[in-house]
Amino acid sequence: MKDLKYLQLLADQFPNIPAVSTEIINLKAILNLPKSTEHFLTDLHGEAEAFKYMLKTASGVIEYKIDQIFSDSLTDTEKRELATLIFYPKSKMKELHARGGIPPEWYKEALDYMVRISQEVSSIYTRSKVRKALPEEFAYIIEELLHIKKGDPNKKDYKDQILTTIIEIDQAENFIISLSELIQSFAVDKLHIIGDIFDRGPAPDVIMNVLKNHHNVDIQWGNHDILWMGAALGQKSLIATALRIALRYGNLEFLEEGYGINMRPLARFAMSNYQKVNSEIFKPKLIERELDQDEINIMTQMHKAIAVIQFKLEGQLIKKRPEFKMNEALYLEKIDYQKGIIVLNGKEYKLTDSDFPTIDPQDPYRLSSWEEEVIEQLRYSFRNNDRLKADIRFLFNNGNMYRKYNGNLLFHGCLPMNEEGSFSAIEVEGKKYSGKNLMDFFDDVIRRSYSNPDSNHNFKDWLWYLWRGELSPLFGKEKMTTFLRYFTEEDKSELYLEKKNPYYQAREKEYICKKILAEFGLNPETGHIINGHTPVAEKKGESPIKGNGRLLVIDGGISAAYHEKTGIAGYTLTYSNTKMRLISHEPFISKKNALHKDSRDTISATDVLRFEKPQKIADTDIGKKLGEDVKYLMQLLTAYQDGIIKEKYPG
Ligand SMILES: O=P(O)(O)OC[C@H]1O[C@](O)(COP(=O)(O)O)[C@@H](O)[C@@H]1O
Ligand SMILES: [Mn+2]
Repeated sequence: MKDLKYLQLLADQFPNIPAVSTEIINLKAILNLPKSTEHFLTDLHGEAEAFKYMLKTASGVIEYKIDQIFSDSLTDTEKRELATLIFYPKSKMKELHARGGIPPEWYKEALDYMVRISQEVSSIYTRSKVRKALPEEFAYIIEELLHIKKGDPNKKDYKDQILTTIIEIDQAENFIISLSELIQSFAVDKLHIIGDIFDRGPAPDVIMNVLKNHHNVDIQWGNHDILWMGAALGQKSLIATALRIALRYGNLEFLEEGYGINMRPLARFAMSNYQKVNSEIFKPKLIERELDQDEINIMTQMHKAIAVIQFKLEGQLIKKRPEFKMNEALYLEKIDYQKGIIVLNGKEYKLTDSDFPTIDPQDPYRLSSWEEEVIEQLRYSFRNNDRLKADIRFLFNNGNMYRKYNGNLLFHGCLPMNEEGSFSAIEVEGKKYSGKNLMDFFDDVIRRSYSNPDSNHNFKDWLWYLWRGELSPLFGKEKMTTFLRYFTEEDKSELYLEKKNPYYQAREKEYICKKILAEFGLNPETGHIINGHTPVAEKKGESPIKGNGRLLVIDGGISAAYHEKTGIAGYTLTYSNTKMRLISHEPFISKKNALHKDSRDTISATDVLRFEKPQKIADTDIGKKLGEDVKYLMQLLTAYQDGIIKEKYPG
């Protein structure tokens, strides 16, 4: 028997017939449990509060459960109250105290409702999985409560007494908090983040903390994540870019307080070199916070200083890596510094700001010695910083360029294509990569950049390419026109155009989506592609559902900076045992607002897919693996029965 060796290894774990039988029975039972719910979010862009809210509410899954369980017994307002108690238990109870205190009956009712919801959301998991998820301090009692059947007359007094005692010994609030957390984590089993955690918004560090503590998350890297991963590894152009974006949106707090990055060297340099700045161009876009004028002035100067450093470093890199084919972005050598113009394709354009005190026109990409010092200090800050290191390690360990999960294909941006619908190829050291191979090539380079950051191969440079290169699946545009958007005038906006990869047209067609699914070895008739990256302008009538339902774009722009463009505040997707549902969200205003709303979130939901027969674990990727395990365990059982392998009993 070819597999005998494997069976003998397996026998160490299941040494006799009772042991192997128990495992077979257990696994076969698990295969028949309902598939648990997956939750897909994307393009979080530092918007920690909105993100946390989507996570807490499981994009409507919890309110939906409340509706199901209490359909007729609670009013809509009571249902919303219960929902907010689950989302924000501490704040809600604090408020009730402030409004005159909480009577014991309130606790009893709240506990009773929450136990019922907990029973419902945990019912699809095995006892052992539920047990492992329970908070240690109350595990035994909660487990008892979860297993009392509704209306069981024999247990009524027993349950009553447990709840009463919890209240009497002053533990009701702790129980409510524990049950809320339990409901939130059971409502969704698997979280997928389709990229772009960083940039534009104020608190990516807070989002990272939440993700690091989540029970089951995977990440498909976005261009803004790669930017930060490269910066944390010390890639200088990416460091400059990360800081430029933070300054553009006026977010220094998370850098300094969250990540402990010392911005003083840049501030000192900027104040002494950039007295004359076109502040219309470089003043921070203040999205969330009020800043005082002095702060704004310093940020404006720092913003320009780091932008110039970025363009110099990028120029050096483009020259060093001709294979990136990025010459078009060599702007600094096209400037006439005397006249204050730039010459592009034979045409002259006036610069919006022509003060370049640190540029030597003869050698425009060379950093001045002070700039050199600043970027080295920043690099030191980025590389020697435990908090950032831990976050980036998490991104490398839990992220991918793409992921295949339960028949679907998840990636942030695009699969680069040519106009005629074939996959584009990138040539590296004589080898060509396209389609799935192109994704795998980049995935490999990214991992090498992390495991070997100081290698002579400079894998890190590829992270910069992934941020803004033409064939980057994370970027998906012909070029990035940042320099031109800063330095040329608005009426020349044809210069600002960032032409999207042909993929974005092609994905409207079903046969292209099917071709991509097949390229990745997925079933084109049943699989879906799930993308983020490009905000869907619902306002203009754009639909997030493409390719006759084969592809979903769920970037509706949680990012406050993009609300105006999209007209909504983001899409999320949930995929349960009965349906795949696309939810469009109203703008998240604040936690305070969410706490006081007495109506439910007005989200519109579209069912993208409904299963005639509810899906079971057997239908999922994990189920398929378990099915394989069962096959081997059955062989082991036969081997014991036939005496091919000897059973062992302890003692
Ligand atoms: O609106 P901003 O912050 O200036 O950023 C614009 C830049 O962001 C990009 O859209 C990339 O970011 P996204 O991945 O969020 O789209 C670039 O193509 C563009 O140059
Ligand atoms: Mn993106």
